Amino acid sequence: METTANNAEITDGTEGRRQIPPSVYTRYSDLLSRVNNFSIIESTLREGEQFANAFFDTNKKIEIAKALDEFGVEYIELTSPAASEQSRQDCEVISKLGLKAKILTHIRCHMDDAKIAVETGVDGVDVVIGTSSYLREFSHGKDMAYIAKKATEVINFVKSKGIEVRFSSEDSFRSDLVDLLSLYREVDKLGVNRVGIADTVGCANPRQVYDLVRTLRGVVSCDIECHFHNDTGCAIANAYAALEAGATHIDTSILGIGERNGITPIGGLIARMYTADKDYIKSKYKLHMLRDLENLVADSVDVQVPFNNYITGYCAFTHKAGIHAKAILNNPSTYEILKPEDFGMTRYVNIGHRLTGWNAVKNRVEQLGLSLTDDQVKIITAKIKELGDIRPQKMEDVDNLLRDYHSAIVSGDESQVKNVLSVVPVIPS
Ligand SMILES: CC(=O)SCCNC(=O)CCNC(=O)[C@H](O)C(C)(C)COP(=O)(O)OP(=O)(O)OC[C@H]1O[C@@H](n2cnc3c(N)ncnc32)[C@H](O)[C@@H]1OP(=O)(O)O
Ligand SMILES: O=C(O)CCC(=O)C(=O)O
Ligand SMILES: [Zn+2]
Repeated sequence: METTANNAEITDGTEGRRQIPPSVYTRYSDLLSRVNNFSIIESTLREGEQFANAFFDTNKKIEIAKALDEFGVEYIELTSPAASEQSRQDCEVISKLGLKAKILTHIRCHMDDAKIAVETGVDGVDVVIGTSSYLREFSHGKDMAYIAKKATEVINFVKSKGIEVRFSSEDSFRSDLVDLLSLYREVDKLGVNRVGIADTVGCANPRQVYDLVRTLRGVVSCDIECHFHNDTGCAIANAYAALEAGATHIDTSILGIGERNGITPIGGLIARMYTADKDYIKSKYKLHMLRDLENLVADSVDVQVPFNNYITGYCAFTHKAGIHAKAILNNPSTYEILKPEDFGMTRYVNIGHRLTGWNAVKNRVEQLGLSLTDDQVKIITAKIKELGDIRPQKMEDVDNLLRDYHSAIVSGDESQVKNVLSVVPVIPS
């Protein structure tokens, strides 16, 4: 059974649908929730550049920006033009590409940075400054009064250029709540497009995120962007909790690359949001492009796509255990919440091992165009298990065994059947 958040129905994975009582879906139908109405601020070319291995030359940045644009992200965030001369020129070049996605650059809360940023032709500027006592004491050394004053100056300046401006507090979850809300209220009054919450050290959990975003939603009228680091594995869940609480924009990067172990990965966020509202996600993003996007970035930063990556990991749609395989073959929704075909991926049922079952083997027998009775399939399944007790079997070897067994049965020669079944497992030395 599968629950869809937007229409509050339960589907059985086939055509049949029935209504469920309102009490079950009250949380999802919360009017402030933006689970099915949000934008991605894709930061592979900003946060992602902070990943240990990352170096994107101009051509690579252009290639990544175009691919992200085609995929359908709403915003692309670029490294600060204050970082280096090439970074500044890259902001200019990418702003001139004429992409559908809006181009943002990310700067410190400082007039020098703001002046350079607005000259690059970007559609908007993301301004950030640390508000936790750690960062106020050990990073920039400024107090809240200074931050509010400088933020006002920078925001008014960016706004005067007629482009978008977002103001974000770095390390929001270790900042004083009253300080934070007062600051956000002030910048909201100045007319920022968005305020941002950042879990810079990855310390927040979904419940804390929900509470902070929901509180902030009651304080500001502008959009709310959220940025989650993944140090403790909560980056996707936190993004989801933020959207449930009314956040409107989520920062992502391809494969989650970023400072330390990175931020919310775009693929993982897509998997989560597809599960909440498949039609919405399919209408917004070209999901078949996800694998190519990830491979492009993996190659550029010299890493492998993880084996268990969301959606595109090599085993993301591989089914192994007999109980799973039987049900999957009857109806994929039994053990799959994501449809591989929606992402250009393929389902695979692995039978060459001791956890297999006769239903999965029967399916393979049929795929090979062989004809065996259920009892015969059970006998050959026992043989596969015997071989699988020694080591996993390659699909090719299992297929050969099935063909040999089938030929022996068809020949009607009992000794041939015995021969096939007495194949001795080779014990690895
Ligand atoms: C959490 C995040 O990921 S935020 C984004 C991080 N991104 C970057 O750092 C972009 C790449 N950075 C750079 O190229 C450089 O750090 C620069 C160009 C921004 C600054 O370089 P430098 O002037 O050499 O300073 P340095 O990096 O040593 O220190 C940072 C300076 O910014 C100040 N600062 C730090 N954060 C902020 C902020 N949010 N707003 C304003 N000032 C800040 C610090 O106090 C320090 O100032 P100081 O020169 O008076 O000591
Ligand atoms: O600008 C932001 O909101 C986030 C900055 C950042 O990368 C972080 O705080 O981790
Ligand atoms: Zn970050």
